[in-house]
Amino acid sequence: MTETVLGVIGGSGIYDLPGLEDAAWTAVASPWGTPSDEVRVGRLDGLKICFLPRHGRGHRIAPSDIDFRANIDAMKRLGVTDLVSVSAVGSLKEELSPGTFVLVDQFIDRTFAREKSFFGTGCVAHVSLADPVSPLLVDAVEAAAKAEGIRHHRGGTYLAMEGPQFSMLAESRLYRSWGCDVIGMTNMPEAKLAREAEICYASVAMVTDYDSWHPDHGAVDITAILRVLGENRDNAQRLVAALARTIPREHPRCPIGSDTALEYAIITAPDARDPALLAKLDAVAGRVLKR
Ligand SMILES: CSC[C@H]1O[C@H](OP(=O)(O)O)[C@H](O)[C@@H]1O
Ligand SMILES: Nc1ncnc2[nH]cnc12
Repeated sequence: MTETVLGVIGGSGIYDLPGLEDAAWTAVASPWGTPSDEVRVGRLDGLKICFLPRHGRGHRIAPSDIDFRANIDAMKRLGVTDLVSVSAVGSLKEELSPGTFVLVDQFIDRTFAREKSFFGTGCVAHVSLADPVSPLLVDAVEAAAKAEGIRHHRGGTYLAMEGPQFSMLAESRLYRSWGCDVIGMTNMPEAKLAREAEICYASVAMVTDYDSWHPDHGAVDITAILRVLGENRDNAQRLVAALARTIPREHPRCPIGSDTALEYAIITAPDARDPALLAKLDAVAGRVLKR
């Protein structure tokens, strides 16, 4: 049996998780770089929780400068089996109004200035990503949202842009024409790396604005975003607390194989693998490399 360990990555406006018992900010060293901050490790109803503020406390780190590999590696080293990302997003659909929590199930990755894989020359791996979120974890998040009476929508495509500037009108219209639902700057490559690390991933996208396409709302306004962020924080924290109370204590086998993604993914022959890269992969790929 694998004990469930819940990881939470908090985005803009979410820099702590109140209510954790026996909690301590914990430094986690990673061979991949520097995680965004120390990880707040504690318990809620007996469940181990690891909370990491994606931009660091004080919102120091811009989206393109986040060391996503170090963040996911740190979560893996702490034993995280299930990772919930909480993020601020713009809405690309009229009906997804500010305050709505979208339980994202697809992504379009338009980022271009980030390291996107733990693997590469010396240890090549190709994981499946057709379904980037883990359905049982999304079920648990949805149940928590329902229990807390939080307005939410299950399913939606998150367009990940590089930023840090918000999108131009023509881009916003383009993404709408592609059928995207929300737009943000951080869920990629986070979700891809979680899959490579065999961590189940779900994304809660909190709508703060209508991006730039909406004729009645004009350009994105950071002041309005920050106000909505403040209003969303309480809901986000209640959602995580409810999730922590109800998520199964034994990590269930993921029906789409998120937690066994590396089973057949590494294709570099054992004698052609780079020992230095293998050493860095000790946490992320330890399950398959050690046997
Ligand atoms: C504060 S608005 C723009 C900023 O907010 C989102 O961050 P996160 O996804 O970490 O909540 C968005 O992606 C931008 O980084
Ligand atoms: N409109 C928007 N575009 C990108 N990231 C966002 N985060 C919050 N609102 C956003």
